[in-house]
Amino acid sequence: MPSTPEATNCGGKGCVFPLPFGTGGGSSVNGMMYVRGCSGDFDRWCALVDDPRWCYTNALNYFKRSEKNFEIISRYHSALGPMSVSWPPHNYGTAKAFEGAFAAKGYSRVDDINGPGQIGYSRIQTTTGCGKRSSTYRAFVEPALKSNRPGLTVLTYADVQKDRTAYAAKEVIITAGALHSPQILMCSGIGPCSDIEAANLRCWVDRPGVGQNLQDHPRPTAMEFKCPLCDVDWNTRKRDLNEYDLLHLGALTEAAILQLTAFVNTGIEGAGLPEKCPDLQIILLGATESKDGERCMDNDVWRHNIVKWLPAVLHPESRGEVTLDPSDPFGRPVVTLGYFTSQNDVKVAIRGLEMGVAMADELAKRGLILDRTPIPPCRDFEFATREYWECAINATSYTLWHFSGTCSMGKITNPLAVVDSSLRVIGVDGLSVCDASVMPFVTSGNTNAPTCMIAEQCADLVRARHGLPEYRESPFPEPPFQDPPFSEPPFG
Ligand SMILES: Cc1cc2nc3c(=O)[nH]c(=O)nc-3n(C[C@H](O)[C@H](O)[C@H](O)COP(=O)(O)OP(=O)(O)OC[C@H]3O[C@@H](n4cnc5c(N)ncnc54)[C@H](O)[C@@H]3O)c2cc1C
Repeated sequence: MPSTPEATNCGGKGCVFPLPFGTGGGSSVNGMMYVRGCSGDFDRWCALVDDPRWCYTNALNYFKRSEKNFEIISRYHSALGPMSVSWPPHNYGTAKAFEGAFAAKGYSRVDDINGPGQIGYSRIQTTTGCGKRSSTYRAFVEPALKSNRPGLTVLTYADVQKDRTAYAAKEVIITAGALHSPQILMCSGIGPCSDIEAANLRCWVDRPGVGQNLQDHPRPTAMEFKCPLCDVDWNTRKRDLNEYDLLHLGALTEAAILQLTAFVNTGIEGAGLPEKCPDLQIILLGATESKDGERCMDNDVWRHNIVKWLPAVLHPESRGEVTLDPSDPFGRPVVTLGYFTSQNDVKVAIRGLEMGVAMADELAKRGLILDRTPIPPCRDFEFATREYWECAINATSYTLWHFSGTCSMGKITNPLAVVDSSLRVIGVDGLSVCDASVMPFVTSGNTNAPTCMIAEQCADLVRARHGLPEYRESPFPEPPFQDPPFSEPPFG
């Protein structure tokens, strides 16, 4: 999928990124990091729509409802849901080095980022069970198919726009993700009439917010640490393969994203931050360079000797949009990412890059050396100067695939809202949207778990609307919630 060229990102050329088409969508290919976000994210949603169902205390029940987690026993977690969540059974040595460096620099360690507090560095659980991915398809759909749930049919290779006409007795729910749900709405005549009519389609309901408010967690890919002594020989790799094949254990149970992350509150003003939440996430992505200098893909799942330091802007002020291609409305939607059109977002990203430089001495003691060679498009600038960072952000910023916000939930009086707090498309009977596109503000972290929480809520809303019994009671009654402690690690 290409995005439109913009002066502020992807070197002005427009970004090109793969999209997850298939059963399970993004959860079938993603980095599996299980991050719910910060309590303030959901309290902000609930204040916006004035509906307590979206407040954190209620959202927590729905997070727990989908979760099967035998490894953290606390009131924040549940072992009774369908989606496996666990600690990876293997720890990369490189992750241990970063853990030591964060500790040495005085960052606070968080034992459970999905518990009372999120800010600090943390090992991270993944949507895996027994060393295998637990995608939404595997966790939710496959068991229902296997048990022949009445009324359930899954059609694969079926494009909603083109292939078939479906009729529903009660309602239709669109779940095509934040880039395609708005396209489906617009092709159905719901959205900004000017765009729909420009594509020679009939506009039935003028909702100017459809496709607007696109958010993501943009991150520059401009900094990496190398581990000259790390072992990447073929014998180790063969052993890893055998271990995974036979036992689902070992290095291949880890995603290329190191299962260590850090959440930071930079204190940069005006960054649109919900209360007590981080505005920066450091993601560590492993890569491998073999002895003859040949570099494997970033997503190489082997042991690493390179770790990329990716500072993701968690609450960007910048917004993008999704519109129709007037000459081919049923083809690819036109995506304008809008990354880094706000200077505050640039400041947060620079803070994240500076944080990496400040860690370099501690990481060097642990065998990881910061590569200070300027990236080719920014050779004219001295490494680690502000001009260099600005150039690097422009040249290398890329998606974290956390697209959200384009069918935003809001009050029905808000002309830019697309769905109400019951996820019904405003102004249309019998139509809802249920995916990451309904998030009015993207959450403070990876977006798979909050999307599952939205889906759990949606299931209850649909049942309630049609007088159906609750499918399953939440296993634990929710105890009164206390605000998490706000601990900000020292910067630098
Ligand atoms: C490479 C990658 C890494 C990621 N890493 C993480 C991570 O580590 N942790 C995390 O929490 N999140 C991660 N995410 C994000 C997370 O997976 C998404 O936020 C989540 O999957 C969003 O769910 P969704 O239902 O909104 O959309 P999607 O998962 O994109 O699902 C949309 C579905 O709709 C289908 N579809 C689209 N258009 C049509 C059409 N016209 N007709 C029929 N079907 C259609 C698609 O095939 C897809 O199955 C990652 C995503 C990617 C792609």
